[in-house]
Amino acid sequence: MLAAYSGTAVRAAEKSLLDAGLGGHLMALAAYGLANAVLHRLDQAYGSRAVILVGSGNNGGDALYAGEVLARRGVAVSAVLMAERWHEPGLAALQSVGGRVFRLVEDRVEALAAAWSADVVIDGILGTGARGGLRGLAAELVAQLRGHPGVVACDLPSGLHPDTGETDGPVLDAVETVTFGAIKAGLLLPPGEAAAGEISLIDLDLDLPRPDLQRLDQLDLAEFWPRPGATDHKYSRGVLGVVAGSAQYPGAAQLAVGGALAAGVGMVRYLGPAPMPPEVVAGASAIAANRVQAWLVGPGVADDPVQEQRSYAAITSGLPVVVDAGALALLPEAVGADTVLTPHAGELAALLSRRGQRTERSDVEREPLRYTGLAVELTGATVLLKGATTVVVSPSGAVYSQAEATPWLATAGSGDTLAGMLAALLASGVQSALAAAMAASVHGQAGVLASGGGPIAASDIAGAVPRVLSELLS
Ligand SMILES: NC(=O)C1=CN([C@@H]2O[C@H](COP(=O)(O)OP(=O)(O)OC[C@H]3O[C@@H](n4cnc5c(N)ncnc54)[C@H](O)[C@@H]3O)[C@@H](O)[C@H]2O)[C@@H](O)CC1
Ligand SMILES: Nc1ncnc2c1ncn2[C@@H]1O[C@H](COP(=O)(O)OP(=O)(O)O)[C@@H](O)[C@H]1O
Ligand SMILES: [K+]
Repeated sequence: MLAAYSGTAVRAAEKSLLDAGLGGHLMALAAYGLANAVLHRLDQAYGSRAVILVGSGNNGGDALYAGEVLARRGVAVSAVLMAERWHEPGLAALQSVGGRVFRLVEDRVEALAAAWSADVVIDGILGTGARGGLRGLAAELVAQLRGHPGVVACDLPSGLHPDTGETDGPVLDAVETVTFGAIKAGLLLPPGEAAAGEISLIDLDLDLPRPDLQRLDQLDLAEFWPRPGATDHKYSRGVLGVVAGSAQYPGAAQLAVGGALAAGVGMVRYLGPAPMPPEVVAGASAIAANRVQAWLVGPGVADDPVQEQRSYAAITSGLPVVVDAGALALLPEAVGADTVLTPHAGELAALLSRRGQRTERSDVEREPLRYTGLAVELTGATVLLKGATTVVVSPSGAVYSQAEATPWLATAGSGDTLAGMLAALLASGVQSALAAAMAASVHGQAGVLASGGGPIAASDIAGAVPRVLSELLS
């Protein structure tokens, strides 16, 4: 499990060490870690060139001391002082080993040329002490360096919000971010995550609280994915009820049920008009008459009054329920954490707007964590926001982000399959936020496996799920 923290949490954890006079020690650890990461990227130190973009705070200090280490190893190092102030001992250390210095206000053209001809650019402008994004000349230089292939970010890409991943102004895309003490949550959240590149953590032995965000890995999935024991039978594994599809959209139901079956569930009971595979028990009885452990409602139900009525009855049944697609518009005023909403950015914006918070899709894309949290607050549900990185927020405050997906998953019906997989986990008794993160991860991995780098149809995703799971669980 990757655990990530807000900038505030990391700074609070550092405080006792700083108070004990260990600030210099921490900075030295950070600088060595950063310098080592840069050295790993260079074919050889001697003859290579590094340019450091230096901001006014300790982030610039870390980067300057890393520059000193690199210069001692034979790298030709230049510092670009981006602000009116800088970390003076750090700069003195770099200069003592022959580092060159540019000042952005005076030497813009030279600084830009030096950065473009450098093998590595270290982004040490802003770290956890940033207020807002890059402005003025610093913003201009960074915009002109866009596309540089060798950017290594010091602690986090400058201008990326450490807690939320929001960006306000230009951010330099890094191949690697060397982060100190703990992974900052913003490095694992959209839209900023895309700028972070590979993440390396330098341990500062901080005493950290509960993480602000988690990302499941293969070991977590292997631990938490339900698998039947010798004494299990179909009812003990969990029965899922599905209200999906309509005469107009039968395919949505088939994809959702396909996702549920592929994820592993004891039985699926289906209510609706779509043709079903032989293993599914189809019926038309009242919601309450169906003995199930969880419901999935919504894929393909829009504009079918019977399916909408059933969806509403399932949502208000008191059982765990996944509310997807067309059923999102049927949500009652307040629900509980066992209700999992699975909107994409457009559907989330519409849901918030219905609740009196006028929101556009672009707002959600700019600040996905914030708006997902707002939806949790306004509904009481657990919310999974779909996208290249999937974000899950639960009313308990737990936040997950999963980024296994491939853009080839952006295909019609892909979300129906995800909803089915997630609902299968709920029917098996997995806690809702964990189930949402697990489903997003395995859905993403199945998409990658099915795609193999090329296009996929949504039905290919469910086909690949058992292979992903057998690899995980064996
Ligand atoms: N506190 C410590 O001892 C440690 C700190 N570490 C480093 O210190 C960093 C935090 O250092 P600081 O607290 O000095 O903060 P930063 O270096 O992140 O930046 C704060 C400085 O930038 C200026 N600033 C803020 N927002 C700006 C904006 N939008 N545009 C231009 N200038 C802006 C501020 O006036 C201040 O001078 C971490 O990211 C990390 O790199 C690490 O060395 C580990 C230990
Ligand atoms: N650019 C992308 N990169 C990776 N995954 C994506 C991307 N766009 C969408 N996805 C994933 O594909 C699925 C699409 O779901 P959704 O938008 O609901 O499609 P549909 O409604 O057609 O089923 C989600 O799981 C989402 O996370
Ligand atoms: K930085």
